[in-house]
Amino acid sequence: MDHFLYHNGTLHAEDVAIPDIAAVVGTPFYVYSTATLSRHYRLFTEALSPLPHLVCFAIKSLSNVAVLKTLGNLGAGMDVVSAGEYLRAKAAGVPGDRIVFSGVGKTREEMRLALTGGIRQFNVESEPEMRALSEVATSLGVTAPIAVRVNPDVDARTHEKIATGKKENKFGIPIARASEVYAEAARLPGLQVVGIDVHIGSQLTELEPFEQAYLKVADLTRRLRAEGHAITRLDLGGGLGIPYARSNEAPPLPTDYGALIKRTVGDLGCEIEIEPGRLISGNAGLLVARVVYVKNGEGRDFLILDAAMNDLVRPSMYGAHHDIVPVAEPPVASPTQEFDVVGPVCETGDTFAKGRDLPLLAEGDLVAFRSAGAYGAVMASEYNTRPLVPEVLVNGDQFAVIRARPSFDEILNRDTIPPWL
Ligand SMILES: Cc1ncc(COP(=O)(O)O)c(C=O)c1O
Ligand SMILES: N[C@@H](CCCC[NH3+])C(=O)O
Repeated sequence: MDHFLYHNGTLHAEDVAIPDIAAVVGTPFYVYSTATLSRHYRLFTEALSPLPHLVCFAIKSLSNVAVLKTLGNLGAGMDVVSAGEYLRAKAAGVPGDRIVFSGVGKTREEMRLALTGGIRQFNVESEPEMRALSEVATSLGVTAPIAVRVNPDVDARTHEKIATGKKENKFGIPIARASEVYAEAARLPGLQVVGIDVHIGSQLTELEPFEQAYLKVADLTRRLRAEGHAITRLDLGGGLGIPYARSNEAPPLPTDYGALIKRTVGDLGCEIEIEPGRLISGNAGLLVARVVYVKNGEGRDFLILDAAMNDLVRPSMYGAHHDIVPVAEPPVASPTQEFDVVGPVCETGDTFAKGRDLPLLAEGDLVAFRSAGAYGAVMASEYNTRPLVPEVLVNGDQFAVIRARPSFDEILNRDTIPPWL
Protein backbone atom coordinates (compact mmCIF):
# COMPACT_ATOMS: atom_id res chain seq x y z
CA MET A 1 0.00 0.00 0.00
CA ASP A 2 1.28 3.44 -0.80
CA HIS A 3 -0.13 6.91 -1.12
CA PHE A 4 1.10 7.72 -4.63
CA LEU A 5 -2.00 7.70 -6.79
CA TYR A 6 -3.36 9.49 -9.84
CA HIS A 7 -5.95 12.23 -9.21
CA ASN A 8 -7.25 14.49 -11.95
CA GLY A 9 -4.84 13.00 -14.46
CA THR A 10 -1.70 13.63 -12.40
CA LEU A 11 0.34 11.49 -10.03
CA HIS A 12 0.06 12.72 -6.46
CA ALA A 13 2.00 12.10 -3.29
CA GLU A 14 -0.89 12.02 -0.82
CA ASP A 15 -2.75 15.25 -1.67
CA VAL A 16 0.13 17.01 -3.39
CA ALA A 17 0.51 16.92 -7.17
CA ILE A 18 4.00 15.83 -8.19
CA PRO A 19 4.41 18.65 -10.76
CA ASP A 20 3.80 21.17 -7.96
CA ILE A 21 6.81 19.78 -6.10
CA ALA A 22 8.88 19.70 -9.30
CA ALA A 23 8.08 23.38 -9.83
CA VAL A 24 9.60 24.18 -6.43
CA VAL A 25 12.64 21.89 -6.21
CA GLY A 26 13.38 21.06 -9.85
CA THR A 27 14.20 17.53 -10.97
CA PRO A 28 15.30 14.94 -10.11
CA PHE A 29 14.05 14.62 -6.52
CA TYR A 30 12.98 12.00 -4.00
CA VAL A 31 9.57 12.37 -2.40
CA TYR A 32 8.34 10.43 0.64
CA SER A 33 4.86 9.94 2.03
CA THR A 34 4.34 10.37 5.76
CA ALA A 35 1.13 8.33 5.57
CA THR A 36 2.89 5.35 3.98
CA LEU A 37 5.81 5.45 6.39
CA SER A 38 3.47 5.57 9.36
CA ARG A 39 1.16 2.91 8.02
CA HIS A 40 3.99 0.49 7.36
CA TYR A 41 5.47 1.03 10.81
CA ARG A 42 2.06 0.39 12.35
CA LEU A 43 1.56 -2.78 10.31
CA PHE A 44 4.56 -4.25 12.09
CA THR A 45 3.55 -3.15 15.57
CA GLU A 46 0.05 -4.54 15.00
CA ALA A 47 1.45 -7.79 13.62
CA LEU A 48 3.63 -8.31 16.70
CA SER A 49 1.06 -7.31 19.31
CA PRO A 50 0.40 -8.46 21.98
CA LEU A 51 4.00 -9.72 22.27
CA PRO A 52 6.24 -7.18 24.00
CA HIS A 53 8.22 -5.72 21.12
CA LEU A 54 10.13 -2.85 19.59
CA VAL A 55 10.20 -2.14 15.85
CA CYS A 56 13.65 -0.68 15.14
CA PHE A 57 13.68 1.01 11.76
CA ALA A 58 16.84 0.12 9.79
CA ILE A 59 18.16 3.62 9.17
CA LYS A 60 20.44 2.41 6.41
CA SER A 61 17.42 2.14 4.10
CA LEU A 62 16.44 5.82 4.43
CA SER A 63 18.25 8.04 6.85
CA ASN A 64 16.85 11.55 6.46
CA VAL A 65 16.37 12.95 9.95
CA ALA A 66 12.84 14.17 9.14
CA VAL A 67 11.86 10.63 8.19
CA LEU A 68 13.44 9.27 11.37
CA LYS A 69 11.54 11.84 13.42
CA THR A 70 8.30 10.85 11.71
CA LEU A 71 8.84 7.24 12.80
CA GLY A 72 10.43 8.07 16.14
CA ASN A 73 7.40 10.17 17.11
CA LEU A 74 5.27 7.06 16.64
CA GLY A 75 7.45 5.18 19.11
CA ALA A 76 9.78 3.43 16.68
CA GLY A 77 13.23 2.33 17.72
CA MET A 78 16.17 2.58 15.34
CA ASP A 79 18.74 0.09 14.07
CA VAL A 80 22.00 1.91 13.37
CA VAL A 81 25.29 0.69 11.91
CA SER A 82 27.61 3.66 12.24
CA ALA A 83 28.36 6.73 14.32
CA GLY A 84 26.65 8.81 11.67
CA GLU A 85 23.47 6.79 11.85
CA TYR A 86 23.55 6.85 15.65
CA LEU A 87 23.83 10.64 15.56
CA ARG A 88 20.98 10.85 13.05
CA ALA A 89 18.75 8.81 15.37
CA LYS A 90 19.63 11.09 18.27
CA ALA A 91 19.09 14.20 16.11
CA ALA A 92 15.61 12.88 15.37
CA GLY A 93 14.93 12.78 19.11
CA VAL A 94 15.03 9.01 19.50
CA PRO A 95 16.24 8.11 23.00
CA GLY A 96 19.24 5.82 23.36
CA ASP A 97 17.16 3.09 24.97
CA ARG A 98 15.36 2.67 21.63
CA ILE A 99 18.55 2.40 19.54
CA VAL A 100 20.26 -0.90 18.67
CA PHE A 101 23.75 -0.87 17.16
CA SER A 102 24.46 -3.49 14.47
CA GLY A 103 27.39 -4.03 12.11
CA VAL A 104 30.53 -6.15 11.82
CA GLY A 105 33.07 -3.37 12.17
CA LYS A 106 32.08 -1.08 15.02
CA THR A 107 35.09 0.96 16.06
CA ARG A 108 36.01 1.76 19.65
CA GLU A 109 35.06 5.40 18.97
CA GLU A 110 31.61 4.29 17.86
CA MET A 111 31.25 2.13 20.96
CA ARG A 112 32.26 5.05 23.17
CA LEU A 113 29.78 7.35 21.42
CA ALA A 114 26.89 4.96 21.96
CA LEU A 115 27.85 4.04 25.52
CA THR A 116 28.00 7.67 26.55
CA GLY A 117 24.95 8.76 24.56
CA GLY A 118 22.78 5.81 25.59
CA ILE A 119 22.11 2.53 23.83
CA ARG A 120 19.57 -0.25 24.10
CA GLN A 121 21.99 -2.94 23.00
CA PHE A 122 24.94 -3.71 20.80
CA ASN A 123 24.45 -6.56 18.37
CA VAL A 124 27.94 -8.01 18.63
CA GLU A 125 29.18 -9.88 15.58
CA SER A 126 32.51 -11.41 16.62
CA GLU A 127 34.69 -12.28 19.59
CA PRO A 128 37.27 -9.53 18.88
CA GLU A 129 34.43 -7.01 18.79
CA MET A 130 33.07 -8.38 22.07
CA ARG A 131 36.48 -8.02 23.73
CA ALA A 132 36.87 -4.47 22.41
CA LEU A 133 33.44 -3.54 23.73
CA SER A 134 34.29 -5.04 27.12
CA GLU A 135 37.43 -2.88 27.27
CA VAL A 136 35.64 0.30 26.21
CA ALA A 137 32.74 -0.23 28.62
CA THR A 138 35.11 -1.02 31.50
CA SER A 139 37.20 2.06 30.78
CA LEU A 140 34.05 4.18 30.94
CA GLY A 141 32.85 2.40 34.08
CA VAL A 142 29.59 1.32 32.44
CA THR A 143 27.96 -1.93 31.37
CA ALA A 144 27.19 -2.59 27.71
CA PRO A 145 24.03 -4.59 27.02
CA ILE A 146 24.69 -7.09 24.24
CA ALA A 147 23.04 -9.59 21.97
CA VAL A 148 25.32 -11.80 19.92
CA ARG A 149 24.45 -11.99 16.25
CA VAL A 150 24.38 -15.62 15.21
CA ASN A 151 24.81 -16.81 11.65
CA PRO A 152 22.28 -19.63 11.23
CA ASP A 153 23.58 -20.78 7.81
CA VAL A 154 20.22 -20.32 6.12
CA ASP A 155 19.78 -19.46 2.47
CA ALA A 156 17.62 -16.32 2.30
CA ARG A 157 16.95 -16.97 -1.43
CA THR A 158 17.55 -13.37 -2.34
CA HIS A 159 20.16 -11.53 -4.42
CA GLU A 160 23.58 -12.89 -3.43
CA LYS A 161 24.89 -9.41 -2.62
CA ILE A 162 22.29 -8.92 0.11
CA ALA A 163 22.13 -12.42 1.62
CA THR A 164 23.75 -12.34 5.06
CA GLY A 165 22.84 -15.58 6.82
CA LYS A 166 25.00 -18.17 5.05
CA LYS A 167 28.14 -19.47 6.70
CA GLU A 168 30.32 -17.96 3.97
CA ASN A 169 28.97 -14.45 4.72
CA LYS A 170 30.91 -12.11 7.01
CA PHE A 171 28.03 -11.66 9.44
CA GLY A 172 27.55 -13.01 12.94
CA ILE A 173 29.21 -15.94 14.71
CA PRO A 174 28.54 -19.50 13.56
CA ILE A 175 25.50 -20.67 15.51
CA ALA A 176 27.31 -23.92 16.33
CA ARG A 177 29.86 -21.94 18.37
CA ALA A 178 27.27 -19.90 20.26
CA SER A 179 27.75 -21.70 23.59
CA GLU A 180 31.45 -20.87 23.81
CA VAL A 181 30.96 -17.28 22.66
CA TYR A 182 28.19 -16.67 25.19
CA ALA A 183 30.33 -18.27 27.91
CA GLU A 184 33.12 -15.82 27.09
CA ALA A 185 30.65 -12.91 27.03
CA ALA A 186 29.47 -13.87 30.50
CA ARG A 187 33.07 -13.89 31.78
CA LEU A 188 34.08 -10.55 30.27
CA PRO A 189 33.72 -7.47 32.49
CA GLY A 190 31.53 -4.60 31.36
CA LEU A 191 29.15 -6.70 29.29
CA GLN A 192 25.63 -7.82 30.08
CA VAL A 193 24.14 -10.49 27.84
CA VAL A 194 20.51 -9.65 27.15
CA GLY A 195 19.63 -11.62 24.06
CA ILE A 196 20.29 -13.14 20.66
CA ASP A 197 20.37 -11.38 17.30
CA VAL A 198 19.90 -12.74 13.80
CA HIS A 199 19.48 -11.15 10.36
CA ILE A 200 19.63 -13.36 7.30
CA GLY A 201 19.32 -10.92 4.41
CA SER A 202 17.26 -8.35 2.62
CA GLN A 203 14.39 -8.42 0.10
CA LEU A 204 13.20 -11.87 1.19
CA THR A 205 10.12 -12.81 -0.76
CA GLU A 206 9.31 -16.03 1.12
CA LEU A 207 8.76 -16.72 4.80
CA GLU A 208 10.46 -20.10 4.87
CA PRO A 209 14.06 -18.88 5.34
CA PHE A 210 12.87 -16.72 8.26
CA GLU A 211 11.16 -19.76 9.72
CA GLN A 212 14.31 -21.89 9.49
CA ALA A 213 16.38 -19.16 11.12
CA TYR A 214 13.89 -18.37 13.88
CA LEU A 215 13.45 -22.03 14.81
CA LYS A 216 17.22 -22.25 15.23
CA VAL A 217 17.11 -19.13 17.41
CA ALA A 218 14.33 -20.66 19.52
CA ASP A 219 16.43 -23.81 20.09
CA LEU A 220 19.45 -21.70 20.92
CA THR A 221 17.44 -19.64 23.42
CA ARG A 222 16.50 -22.80 25.32
CA ARG A 223 20.06 -24.09 25.21
CA LEU A 224 21.65 -20.85 26.37
CA ARG A 225 19.14 -20.50 29.17
CA ALA A 226 19.98 -24.03 30.29
CA GLU A 227 23.61 -22.92 30.30
CA GLY A 228 22.72 -20.09 32.67
CA HIS A 229 22.35 -17.08 30.37
CA ALA A 230 19.48 -14.66 30.85
CA ILE A 231 18.07 -14.43 27.34
CA THR A 232 15.27 -11.91 27.59
CA ARG A 233 15.35 -10.32 24.15
CA LEU A 234 15.39 -11.65 20.61
CA ASP A 235 16.37 -9.34 17.78
CA LEU A 236 15.08 -11.02 14.64
CA GLY A 237 16.55 -8.55 12.13
CA GLY A 238 14.86 -7.11 9.08
CA GLY A 239 14.64 -8.30 5.51
CA LEU A 240 10.97 -8.66 4.60
CA GLY A 241 10.72 -7.93 0.87
CA ILE A 242 8.42 -5.61 -1.04
CA PRO A 243 6.78 -5.90 -4.47
CA TYR A 244 8.91 -4.00 -7.00
CA ALA A 245 7.06 -5.14 -10.12
CA ARG A 246 3.56 -4.60 -8.90
CA SER A 247 1.84 -6.52 -11.64
CA ASN A 248 3.34 -9.88 -10.69
CA GLU A 249 4.94 -9.90 -7.25
CA ALA A 250 3.18 -10.57 -3.97
CA PRO A 251 5.66 -11.11 -1.15
CA PRO A 252 4.35 -12.03 2.31
CA LEU A 253 2.80 -9.25 4.37
CA PRO A 254 3.85 -8.04 7.81
CA THR A 255 0.79 -9.82 9.26
CA ASP A 256 2.05 -13.18 7.92
CA TYR A 257 5.51 -12.37 9.17
CA GLY A 258 4.17 -11.45 12.62
CA ALA A 259 2.22 -14.71 12.77
CA LEU A 260 5.40 -16.60 11.89
CA ILE A 261 7.31 -14.86 14.69
CA LYS A 262 4.60 -15.76 17.17
CA ARG A 263 4.62 -19.37 15.97
CA THR A 264 8.40 -19.80 16.13
CA VAL A 265 9.60 -17.74 19.10
CA GLY A 266 6.40 -16.36 20.65
CA ASP A 267 6.30 -18.80 23.56
CA LEU A 268 9.74 -18.02 24.97
CA GLY A 269 8.67 -15.02 27.04
CA CYS A 270 11.20 -12.81 25.25
CA GLU A 271 10.81 -9.23 24.17
CA ILE A 272 10.94 -9.20 20.38
CA GLU A 273 12.86 -6.68 18.33
CA ILE A 274 12.74 -6.48 14.56
CA GLU A 275 14.75 -4.25 12.22
CA PRO A 276 12.72 -3.68 9.07
CA GLY A 277 14.03 -1.07 6.65
CA ARG A 278 12.79 -1.61 3.12
CA LEU A 279 9.25 -2.62 4.03
CA ILE A 280 8.74 0.63 5.89
CA SER A 281 10.54 3.00 3.53
CA GLY A 282 10.61 1.31 0.11
CA ASN A 283 7.11 1.97 -1.11
CA ALA A 284 7.00 5.25 0.79
CA GLY A 285 9.21 6.94 -1.78
CA LEU A 286 9.43 7.91 -5.43
CA LEU A 287 12.31 9.23 -7.46
CA VAL A 288 10.91 11.80 -9.88
CA ALA A 289 12.86 12.65 -13.02
CA ARG A 290 12.35 14.51 -16.26
CA VAL A 291 12.86 13.27 -19.80
CA VAL A 292 15.79 15.19 -21.28
CA TYR A 293 15.72 13.61 -24.73
CA VAL A 294 14.06 10.83 -26.62
CA LYS A 295 16.80 9.38 -28.81
CA ASN A 296 16.16 7.01 -31.66
CA GLY A 297 18.97 4.49 -31.63
CA GLU A 298 19.76 1.46 -33.76
CA GLY A 299 16.71 -0.76 -33.36
CA ARG A 300 15.79 0.84 -30.02
CA ASP A 301 14.64 4.10 -28.54
CA PHE A 302 16.37 5.61 -25.53
CA LEU A 303 14.52 7.60 -22.95
CA ILE A 304 17.27 9.81 -21.53
CA LEU A 305 16.36 11.10 -18.08
CA ASP A 306 17.92 13.72 -15.84
CA ALA A 307 18.24 11.06 -13.09
CA ALA A 308 21.10 8.59 -13.29
CA MET A 309 22.77 5.64 -11.61
CA ASN A 310 24.35 7.98 -9.08
CA ASP A 311 20.86 8.96 -7.87
CA LEU A 312 19.38 5.44 -7.82
CA VAL A 313 22.03 2.76 -8.09
CA ARG A 314 19.88 -0.34 -7.50
CA PRO A 315 19.23 -1.18 -11.17
CA SER A 316 22.91 -1.01 -12.14
CA MET A 317 24.18 -2.56 -8.90
CA TYR A 318 21.76 -5.45 -8.44
CA GLY A 319 19.95 -5.54 -11.78
CA ALA A 320 16.95 -4.42 -9.72
CA HIS A 321 13.59 -3.63 -11.28
CA HIS A 322 11.72 -0.42 -10.46
CA ASP A 323 8.37 0.33 -12.03
CA ILE A 324 8.61 3.57 -13.99
CA VAL A 325 5.40 5.51 -14.55
CA PRO A 326 4.53 8.78 -16.28
CA VAL A 327 3.47 11.54 -13.92
CA ALA A 328 0.72 12.60 -16.34
CA GLU A 329 -1.78 9.74 -16.29
CA PRO A 330 -1.91 8.13 -19.72
CA PRO A 331 -5.40 7.86 -21.22
CA VAL A 332 -6.94 4.38 -20.96
CA ALA A 333 -5.77 2.05 -23.76
CA SER A 334 -3.30 4.63 -25.06
CA PRO A 335 -0.47 3.30 -27.22
CA THR A 336 2.81 2.25 -25.65
CA GLN A 337 6.37 2.11 -26.85
CA GLU A 338 9.44 0.15 -25.78
CA PHE A 339 12.23 2.27 -24.36
CA ASP A 340 15.66 1.71 -22.90
CA VAL A 341 15.49 4.06 -19.93
CA VAL A 342 18.90 5.57 -19.20
CA GLY A 343 20.60 8.42 -17.38
CA PRO A 344 23.25 10.92 -18.53
CA VAL A 345 26.22 9.26 -16.74
CA CYS A 346 29.07 8.12 -18.95
CA GLU A 347 28.67 4.40 -18.35
CA THR A 348 26.63 1.86 -20.22
CA GLY A 349 25.68 0.55 -16.77
CA ASP A 350 23.73 3.76 -16.28
CA THR A 351 20.63 1.96 -17.49
CA PHE A 352 17.45 1.81 -15.43
CA ALA A 353 15.50 -0.52 -17.70
CA LYS A 354 15.84 -2.19 -21.09
CA GLY A 355 12.98 -2.60 -23.52
CA ARG A 356 10.48 -1.24 -21.00
CA ASP A 357 6.97 -0.85 -22.34
CA LEU A 358 5.91 2.69 -21.48
CA PRO A 359 3.30 5.15 -22.67
CA LEU A 360 4.53 7.53 -25.34
CA LEU A 361 6.76 10.06 -23.63
CA ALA A 362 8.37 13.22 -24.89
CA GLU A 363 11.05 15.70 -23.91
CA GLY A 364 10.14 17.55 -20.73
CA ASP A 365 7.73 14.90 -19.42
CA LEU A 366 7.99 13.83 -15.80
CA VAL A 367 8.36 10.18 -14.82
CA ALA A 368 8.45 8.52 -11.41
CA PHE A 369 10.37 5.47 -10.22
CA ARG A 370 8.22 3.59 -7.76
CA SER A 371 9.48 1.80 -4.65
CA ALA A 372 12.50 4.09 -4.48
CA GLY A 373 12.26 5.09 -0.81
CA ALA A 374 14.61 2.38 0.43
CA TYR A 375 18.26 2.23 -0.59
CA GLY A 376 17.67 5.13 -2.97
CA ALA A 377 18.81 8.50 -1.60
CA VAL A 378 21.06 6.80 0.96
CA MET A 379 23.11 5.08 -1.74
CA ALA A 380 23.34 8.13 -3.98
CA SER A 381 26.70 9.63 -4.90
CA GLU A 382 27.94 12.69 -6.73
CA TYR A 383 29.54 10.65 -9.50
CA ASN A 384 30.03 12.79 -12.60
CA THR A 385 29.76 15.78 -10.19
CA ARG A 386 26.02 15.53 -10.19
CA PRO A 387 24.66 17.16 -7.02
CA LEU A 388 22.81 14.84 -4.62
CA VAL A 389 19.13 15.16 -5.39
CA PRO A 390 16.80 16.89 -2.93
CA GLU A 391 14.41 15.00 -0.67
CA VAL A 392 10.86 16.12 -0.03
CA LEU A 393 8.44 14.91 2.63
CA VAL A 394 4.70 15.08 2.02
CA ASN A 395 2.12 15.05 4.78
CA GLY A 396 -1.47 15.36 3.57
CA ASP A 397 -1.66 18.52 1.48
CA GLN A 398 1.64 19.98 2.70
CA PHE A 399 5.18 19.26 1.70
CA ALA A 400 8.62 20.30 2.89
CA VAL A 401 12.07 20.08 1.38
CA ILE A 402 13.88 17.91 3.94
CA ARG A 403 17.21 18.02 2.14
CA ALA A 404 18.04 20.75 -0.35
CA ARG A 405 20.00 20.24 -3.51
CA PRO A 406 23.57 21.44 -2.84
CA SER A 407 24.73 24.32 -4.99
CA PHE A 408 27.76 23.93 -7.21
CA ASP A 409 29.53 26.42 -4.93
CA GLU A 410 29.00 24.11 -1.97
CA ILE A 411 30.30 21.17 -3.95
CA LEU A 412 33.38 22.98 -5.22
CA ASN A 413 34.15 24.41 -1.77
CA ARG A 414 34.52 20.91 -0.38
CA ASP A 415 37.76 20.47 -2.29
CA THR A 416 40.81 22.32 -1.06
CA ILE A 417 43.82 23.16 -3.13
CA PRO A 418 47.10 22.46 -1.28
CA PRO A 419 49.56 25.37 -0.83
CA TRP A 420 52.03 24.03 -3.38
CA LEU A 421 49.57 24.37 -6.23
C1 LIG B 1 21.51 -5.90 10.53
C2 LIG B 1 20.46 -5.45 9.59
N1 LIG B 1 19.25 -5.17 10.07
C3 LIG B 1 18.25 -4.74 9.28
C4 LIG B 1 18.42 -4.60 7.91
C5 LIG B 1 17.27 -4.11 7.12
O1 LIG B 1 16.92 -4.90 6.08
P1 LIG B 1 15.66 -4.59 5.19
O2 LIG B 1 15.77 -3.23 4.66
O3 LIG B 1 15.77 -5.62 4.16
O4 LIG B 1 14.46 -4.77 6.05
C6 LIG B 1 19.65 -4.93 7.34
C7 LIG B 1 19.86 -4.92 5.87
O5 LIG B 1 19.68 -5.98 5.26
C8 LIG B 1 20.70 -5.34 8.20
O6 LIG B 1 21.92 -5.60 7.72
N1 LIG C 1 21.26 -2.00 -0.73
C1 LIG C 1 20.46 -3.18 -0.88
C2 LIG C 1 19.93 -3.68 0.44
C3 LIG C 1 21.02 -3.87 1.45
C4 LIG C 1 20.55 -4.33 2.75
C5 LIG C 1 21.61 -4.06 3.75
N2 LIG C 1 21.51 -4.77 4.98
C6 LIG C 1 19.33 -2.93 -1.85
O1 LIG C 1 19.25 -1.87 -2.40
O2 LIG C 1 18.55 -3.79 -2.13
